[in-house]
Amino acid sequence: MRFDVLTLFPEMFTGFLQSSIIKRAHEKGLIATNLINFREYATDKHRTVDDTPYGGGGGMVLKPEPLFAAVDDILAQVDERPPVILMSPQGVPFTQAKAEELARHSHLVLLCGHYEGYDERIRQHLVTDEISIGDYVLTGGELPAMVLMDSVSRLISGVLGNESSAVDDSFSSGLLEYPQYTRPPEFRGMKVPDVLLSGHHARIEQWRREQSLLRTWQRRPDLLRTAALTEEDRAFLRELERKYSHEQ
Ligand SMILES: C[S@@+](CC[C@H](N)C(=O)[O-])C[C@H]1O[C@@H](n2cnc3c(N)ncnc32)[C@H](O)[C@@H]1O
Repeated sequence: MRFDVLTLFPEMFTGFLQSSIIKRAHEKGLIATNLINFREYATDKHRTVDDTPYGGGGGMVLKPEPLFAAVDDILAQVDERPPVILMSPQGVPFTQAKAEELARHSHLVLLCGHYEGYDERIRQHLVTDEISIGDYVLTGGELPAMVLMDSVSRLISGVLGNESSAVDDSFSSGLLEYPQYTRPPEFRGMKVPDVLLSGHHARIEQWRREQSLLRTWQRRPDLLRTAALTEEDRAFLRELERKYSHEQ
């Protein structure tokens, strides 16, 4: 996967790119990241990238010329046009499904805004996607870009040491993940559920599935509307509903 990140603050990515799994993925050649400061594409003496909004109002707006020029430069290097993604609180909400869709590409271009926003022509004529990481407003698109890069990268084959860990993650199956435990079996009187120490794989699988369903039902019942559920899952959920309504 190649990420081209257009940002005015490339230094914000240092810790992210030089730590842990993302660092190793770069070392293994599974990911390549180009940080492009689009200020370098501004042509005036002061390398201006923003200006006051037409019509008045507070804040500065990113000008179209440097961003169009930077993206043109990237597109001139490649045969296949990659998605050009604008990080924006007005975009479609980022989800695991979107991360999976983006991970199928080999090249993504990410545009990080700053200040008040973008000239609308960037939104209308330069980008293919507009993505929000949540219903809140940040000072810039750098953290959202890192969120996207991190979640997409861990879906690329070989990035995680243990492939199955991404498969079991929350949202991958449409449900939240089951509770996890590790040694010791008892800590300050708090015990690990017996089933996990039983070595009985089928019972462990069933316990995990039920815990996943229970946790999703308790915390994110909205996910149950679209999750792929078996007849057994549905019976388990009906039983939860019955018990719950009994307690009311
Ligand atoms: C202060 S925000 C601009 C918000 C803009 N005035 C608006 O109301 O839509 C500056 C930049 O941060 C990024 N940003 C802020 N919140 C974001 C979010 N929730 N998801 C993705 N990007 C975000 C975008 O790149 C945005 O252009």
